[in-house]
Amino acid sequence: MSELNAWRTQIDEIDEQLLTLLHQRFKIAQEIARYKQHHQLPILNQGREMEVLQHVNLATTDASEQEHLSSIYQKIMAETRQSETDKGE
Ligand SMILES: C=C(O[C@@H]1C=C(C(=O)O)C=C[C@H]1O)C(=O)O
Repeated sequence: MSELNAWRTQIDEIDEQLLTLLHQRFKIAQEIARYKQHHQLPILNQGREMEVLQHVNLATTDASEQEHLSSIYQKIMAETRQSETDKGE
């Protein structure tokens, strides 16, 4: 049980870092949203999203992990786009 608690403590610490980084990511996306609005550019940039996903794939050679990470990133980017739309309204 103490082993389990130790792993969960590690996960909590990692989540703390992930949340800080995701918060920063959203903040930067808001800057990008303002830029796009000013320059009348669309929120969605499929080419850029492909680039991000290709980079994500380089994080591991494990195919199943690549699939999970890719799903997570697709969701992050969908939420980022939504937040860009919300801020522009
Ligand atoms: C943040 C941007 O806006 C959208 C969101 C992206 C992301 O979350 O990485 C990437 C491309 C765009 O579809 C961007 O254009 O860079």
